[in-house]
Amino acid sequence: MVVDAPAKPVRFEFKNCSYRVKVRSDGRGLGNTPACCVKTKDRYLLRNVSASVSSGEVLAVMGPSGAGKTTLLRMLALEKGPGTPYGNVTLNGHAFTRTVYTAHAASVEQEDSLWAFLTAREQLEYAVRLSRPALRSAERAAAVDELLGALGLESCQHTRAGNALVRGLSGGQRRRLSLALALAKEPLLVFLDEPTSGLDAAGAAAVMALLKSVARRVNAAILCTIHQPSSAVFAGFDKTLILSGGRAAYCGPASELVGYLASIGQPVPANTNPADHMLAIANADFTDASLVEEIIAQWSSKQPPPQTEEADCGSEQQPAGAGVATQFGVLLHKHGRLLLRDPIMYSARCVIFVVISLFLSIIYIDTRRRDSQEQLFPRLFLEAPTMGALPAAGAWWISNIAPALGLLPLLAQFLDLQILRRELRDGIYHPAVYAPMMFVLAFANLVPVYAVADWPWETLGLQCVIFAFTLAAFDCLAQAWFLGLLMNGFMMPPEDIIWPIRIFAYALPLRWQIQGSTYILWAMGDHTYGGTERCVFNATGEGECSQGFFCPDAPPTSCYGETGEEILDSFAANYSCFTSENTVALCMLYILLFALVCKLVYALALSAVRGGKMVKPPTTPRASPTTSPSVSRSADPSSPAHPGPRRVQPFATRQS
Ligand SMILES: Nc1ncnc2c1ncn2[C@@H]1O[C@H](COP(=O)(O)OP(=O)(O)OP(=O)(O)O)[C@@H](O)[C@H]1O
Repeated sequence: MVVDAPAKPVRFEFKNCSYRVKVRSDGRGLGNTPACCVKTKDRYLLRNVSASVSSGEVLAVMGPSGAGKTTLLRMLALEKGPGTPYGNVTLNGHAFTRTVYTAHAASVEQEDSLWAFLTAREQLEYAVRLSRPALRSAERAAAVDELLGALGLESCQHTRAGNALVRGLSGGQRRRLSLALALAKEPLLVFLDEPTSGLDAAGAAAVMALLKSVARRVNAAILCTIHQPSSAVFAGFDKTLILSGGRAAYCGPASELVGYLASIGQPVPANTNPADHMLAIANADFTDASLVEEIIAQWSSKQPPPQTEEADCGSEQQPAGAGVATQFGVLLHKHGRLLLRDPIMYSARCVIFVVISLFLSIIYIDTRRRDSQEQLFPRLFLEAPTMGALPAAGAWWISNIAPALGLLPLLAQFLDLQILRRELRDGIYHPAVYAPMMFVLAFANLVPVYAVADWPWETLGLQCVIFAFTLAAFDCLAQAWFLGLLMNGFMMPPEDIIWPIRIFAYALPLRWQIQGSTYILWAMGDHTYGGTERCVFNATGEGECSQGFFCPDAPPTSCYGETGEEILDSFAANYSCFTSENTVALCMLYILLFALVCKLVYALALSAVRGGKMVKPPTTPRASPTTSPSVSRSADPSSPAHPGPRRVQPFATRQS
């Protein structure tokens, strides 16, 4: 068996949960306006909602539109949100924190976030490798087979997931694969947001039946929201929590709802789905508001006062995730596959780079000649940015086109953000740097130029490094490309740019890439260039020419020098981005620093995405959601009668 029952059954419990947001004093939402800028008041989207779910059970949260189902699910799954959550949320009696979530819970969101170019089996293999690194290869394959079997995905295991552009798995198969991915880490608790959305009645019934059987089979507790279940689906729920206007209208076994409704004088009419009837009478938008209040009050009055008992704590064991080396290896393997299959990420860029570099090098093929001064400036054009020959066409050559195409991976990263978010939140890996791919791209960008335009091959390695650093930097901040271009020292010296805008001239990497790269090309190649003669000095040491050389066949404005250093000095006289001093190491350091800062910001942003606020215990004096007289026996979240969250302790894990 791949997924044995947990060492001890789990019980996920939430008591007196409330969720408070700030709205404008006239009741309208804040939108993007900061709360400090307008007069606000508190609004409770949830008030004193309590329920529990244990191993092997499915708790379905139902309610009319706007009842607070999503708010509750997101709050319990510790998702980031606009408001402040209150209440006691525990797993086996311990406060449900982000650490506990990462170790023992997983979520399946309404939108499937899958790698479009990987097959169902491949995605599961990576997920199992990352979340259960102790498994040997055969055990891993068995675990994947087990998940594919449990979710009915065997027949499509070799089909890629697909997306809006690329055909792949069907909607139902994608939903099941999302659930299988959540189960790959053997969670004790799974949150599902509207698992049946977008499915027809038969599909919805099949998914719910599957959830029930999966919950029993892997002994996990499942908490899901559901909109409008059919009678068959409803009858299959272990427990239902019905919300109305953010408050509980019923919580208990689905099978007992009919009896309960009869007991409060709201019997289910003949041939009517009990769920439909309940949702209809609990919907304040379409039913008499006083009836809805009455139903909520009836339920509230039947609830026992809150319990404060401690539950079983389990052992101190924590499931071990994959180490950094394994994470890096698995990600590299996955991205190697994506390199071949996903055109946006790498392969399309590689091809574009090769084609553009070839095209430009062929146009500039005459710059191979080193016997006259006239090809020196075009040679510089090929490498460095210029407003020269084709300004109208926006002619940016080797140094500039590659970073500009950083927009492509930025788009890809944006499209994949949802997947990264899921994987990070479920704790299967940490944000990683995809640095090696930058070297592949730099290579694709440079080799055609070296081959066609006869650049000195001995400098290829160093050029690849500086290009890879620059690509990494611009992948993080592609939108800064134009700013970098403007401020790279070619158009105007940084000293002429006013503060504080000048900071960009020093911070953005393009300037340092051009400075380093031109030095590598011109001064490290050990080549000399024709068309000059050395100056003759008289006895007093006064030269006939200030630069030490002159060009008999060219005007002084087209006379650059014999050695790389002389040529760079000539360029530097007009363009401050060039220098004949060897600053390559410093340039690389600046670019790397820029890339690292960007990656750090990106990692922090992703980390922020990983988790929202932990649910606060109901001890804050401001939290007083019992504003409705109808919820007379509901506990006030500010009441000291309710315990705060207990110290986080790990849980017993399953044996694999
Ligand atoms: N930031 C916010 N500020 C004010 N009100 C909000 C905010 N976010 C959500 N709401 C309101 O909270 C209520 C609950 O929203 P929620 O999305 O949880 O409902 P739901 O039951 O999931 O609805 P549906 O089934 O239509 O998805 C809604 O009335 C919604 O308009």
